[in-house]
Amino acid sequence: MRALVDGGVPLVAVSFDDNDCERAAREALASGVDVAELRIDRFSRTDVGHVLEKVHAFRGLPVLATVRSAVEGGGWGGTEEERLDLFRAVAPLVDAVDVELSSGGILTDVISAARAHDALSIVSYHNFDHTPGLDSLEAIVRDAETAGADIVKISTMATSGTDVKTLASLLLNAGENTQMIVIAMGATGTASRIFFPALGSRLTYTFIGHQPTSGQLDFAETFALMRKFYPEFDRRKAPGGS
Ligand SMILES: O=C1C[C@@](O)(C(=O)O)C[C@@H](O)[C@@H]1O
Repeated sequence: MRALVDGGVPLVAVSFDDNDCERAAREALASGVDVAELRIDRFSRTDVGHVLEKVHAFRGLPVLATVRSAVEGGGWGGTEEERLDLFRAVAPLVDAVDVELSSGGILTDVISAARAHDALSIVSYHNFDHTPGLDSLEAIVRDAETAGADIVKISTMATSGTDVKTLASLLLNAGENTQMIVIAMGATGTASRIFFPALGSRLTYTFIGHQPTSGQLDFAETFALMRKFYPEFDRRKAPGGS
């Protein structure tokens, strides 16, 4: 996944829970999904054995492990120690982890666990209420980089064109060596899911089945639009492309 991220061609992720993983993984592989985001916080069980079995089902696809904290809109109901244990257990098997900058107590340990297994650390910030000002967002990006992020992810609710422009500015102002994923959530932000990759956002999140987050487009529609707007993506996804 590191090579894919460094390659500069936008990537399309699909988020999965633990429902019928074998079938879901087969479908994802066949349809050209770049990254499987496993939302472990939405799994029906989160004991290590169950989680590892589901991670295994996705082998052959780059896997991003997310155990989203409740504070940032996720479904995680356990302790921080248990969350860290899960990250440590999956780190040898996955290509990337997503951990919130606000996970103060475990942030450094999650990043170290990922690094020990050459998995990327996405350090994330979510705000389901509003889009903070550019200065605040830039401070968050700096803090995430200082914490050791390989990729900084900013996902905030956009309720106006100004919010979308703020997030676009965040991408435009980013330093050359900063890898970012930026998402404007909500219906007003839907365009960001297709066009922010043109400004340098590395990954766009989609779904197959029911829409988990407002403003997200489903995989098939996203895939078709990405092929239309990004010639490099189209080349990679054409029969025989790599
Ligand atoms: O944080 C993000 C972004 C997201 O919330 C979105 O709006 O696309 C979807 C989540 O699965 C992912 O972890």
